[in-house]
Amino acid sequence: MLNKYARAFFTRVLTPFAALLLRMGISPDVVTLIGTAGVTVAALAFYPQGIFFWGTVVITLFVFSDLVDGTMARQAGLSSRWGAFLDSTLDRVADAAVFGALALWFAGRGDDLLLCAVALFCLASGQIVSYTKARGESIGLPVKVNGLVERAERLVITLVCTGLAGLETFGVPYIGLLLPVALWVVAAGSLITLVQRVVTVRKEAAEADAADRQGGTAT
Ligand SMILES: CCCCCCCC/C=C\CCCCCCCC(=O)OC[C@H](COP(=O)(O)O[C@@H]1[C@H](O)[C@H](OP(=O)(O)O)[C@@H](O)[C@H](O)[C@H]1O)OC(=O)CCCCCCC/C=C\CCCCCCCC
Ligand SMILES: Nc1ccn([C@@H]2O[C@H](COP(=O)(O)O)[C@@H](O)[C@H]2O)c(=O)n1
Ligand SMILES: [Mg+2]
Ligand SMILES: [Mg+2]
Repeated sequence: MLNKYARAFFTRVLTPFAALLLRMGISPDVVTLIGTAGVTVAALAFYPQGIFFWGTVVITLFVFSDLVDGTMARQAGLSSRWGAFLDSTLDRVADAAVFGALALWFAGRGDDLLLCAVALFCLASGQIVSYTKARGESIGLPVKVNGLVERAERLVITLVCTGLAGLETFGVPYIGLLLPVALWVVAAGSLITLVQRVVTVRKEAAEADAADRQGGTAT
């Protein structure tokens, strides 16, 4: 949903910045790499220590590089298969760092093994959700479904709630509860999305196989 409705808005807002980076001679690949490194280092440096507010502020600054790199590539006519591969692959790294870092917090000073498991579930299910689409497309299916919780939703829910939860350190009572809420919502949403995508791929695969058999090209 966010991908559909919010992407156009943020792309417009970030377009002048993307143009500036291009004028400075910076390539989209460099932005992809620096953005991922920034998210990864910030998540692993701040979240396992329970520094949720400032951690989220820094992660958010870097996470927007994922919109800037594509905007730069399109503006400069540099969109490439390599760029698409790099972008998607490094998305997985950034996601693993965010949810892995939250799991580390709950395994350590956060002291809650159930929430550690939920964070790990968010990490794994998010990766599998993305894999279903990539694999479906690699075997020639359209995979005409995005599902309830795509990557943008996973990130926005998690980052907004984790950032707000960090305000507990500044004396806002009960707001820390938003972090477990976000993890449970992302976990449930990812599971639903996984089912939506698997069901779609199964249907599309059956239709494609039937069409092949009719055309006598089944293997
Ligand atoms: C006082 C409290 C302060 C608390 C501080 C909190 C600050 C944090 C606030 C907001 C966080 C905003 C996070 C912004 C997240 C940006 C999202 C983003 O970059 O998404 C990337 C996404 C994916 O694009 P790609 O095409 O590159 O990726 C594909 C995708 O990964 C596929 O995965 P799948 O979906 O299948 O699982 C892969 O299959 C594919 O390989 C891969 O290529 O880009 C988008 O989707 C674009 C939409 C971005 C929408 C951004 C919305 C930002 C929303 C709100 C910001 C509001 C901030 C205000 C917060 C105030 C808090 C009180
Ligand atoms: N280093 C890069 C990064 C991205 N691309 C191209 O942009 C597409 C992704 O766009 P986003 O708005 O989601 O970042 C990607 O599929 C590539 O076509 C690129 O070429 N090089
Ligand atoms: Mg990108
Ligand atoms: Mg991306």
